[in-house]
Amino acid sequence: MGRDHTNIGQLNALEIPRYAGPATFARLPRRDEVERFDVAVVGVPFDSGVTYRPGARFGPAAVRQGSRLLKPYNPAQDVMPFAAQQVVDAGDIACNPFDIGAAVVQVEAGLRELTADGGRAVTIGGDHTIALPALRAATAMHGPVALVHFDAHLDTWDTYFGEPYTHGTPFRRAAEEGLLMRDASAHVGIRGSLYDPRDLDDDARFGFTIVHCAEMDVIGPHGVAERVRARVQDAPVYLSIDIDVLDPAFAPGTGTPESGGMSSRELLSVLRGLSGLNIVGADVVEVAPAYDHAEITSVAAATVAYELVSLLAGKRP
Ligand SMILES: N=C(N)NCCCC(=O)O
Ligand SMILES: [Zn+2]
Ligand SMILES: [Zn+2]
Repeated sequence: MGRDHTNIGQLNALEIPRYAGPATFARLPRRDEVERFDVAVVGVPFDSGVTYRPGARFGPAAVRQGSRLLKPYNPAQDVMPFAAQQVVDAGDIACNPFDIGAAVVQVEAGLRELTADGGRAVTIGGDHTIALPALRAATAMHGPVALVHFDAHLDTWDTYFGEPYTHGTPFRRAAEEGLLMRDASAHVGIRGSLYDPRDLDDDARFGFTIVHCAEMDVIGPHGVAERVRARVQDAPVYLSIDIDVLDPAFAPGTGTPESGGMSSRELLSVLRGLSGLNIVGADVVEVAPAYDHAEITSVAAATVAYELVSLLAGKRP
């Protein structure tokens, strides 16, 4: 993991204050500034698949802004995520806002190119539509994966207004396409109203298990992490985190808010409980900064991305 090299980390915040300097994720180098990388944080500014409030196309820029305070050492995971591995900001994957099918193809191609040499991507959305091309790219490299999906919503609808590619449908497409290992995937944080009880039956048929948000009250974050670990075991894992898994109090800046969600502390605690899993890719999606206040949502999303990069680094070398 790049340990033969001296990895280039963040700008020194004692020389260039954190509100100054480039707008890369965590003030890390751009992809073109280093020879090679282990982990790329990459934006996908796309929100043409949303069913309610638009605006997640501005998510990548907001999450980069919300990442300026992140420091080199993550005590919660006892890891120096930017020293243990070369992490870069790979910019944004440009995609067509007027043709969802074309955008899905562009995102998959962009992520395949980015990860072709074995680097892993942490993708910043964008709406949840983009998890489908991200899963296609990850499985092209690693084969079918165990999906661990944090969200208020199942996102396993069939179509919406006749459209198969939306932010409510990526995981039904992924299951249909054989991208997911059978009986290894889980939704975490599910809550809120549904159109029909059959939505849950369909979802179970696709091989998901559900850790409902209300279970957090009973088993707590450590219990939730245990359930996820027992489900995925040593499978290659793709982590998809819809920021609306958080309660609107902790993530107001999102397109389809649902009351009664996790606190940011609970989500971070669950994620930290997933160390040691074989994570092959991840995303953080659905940050829509127009509805945010004081960067509440973008700071939470940036911290989630930091924990993901830390999970990819493993223990301190
Ligand atoms: N936020 C995501 N990914 N999906 C929301 C779909 C549910 C709805 O429109 O009510
Ligand atoms: Zn959602
Ligand atoms: Zn979602």
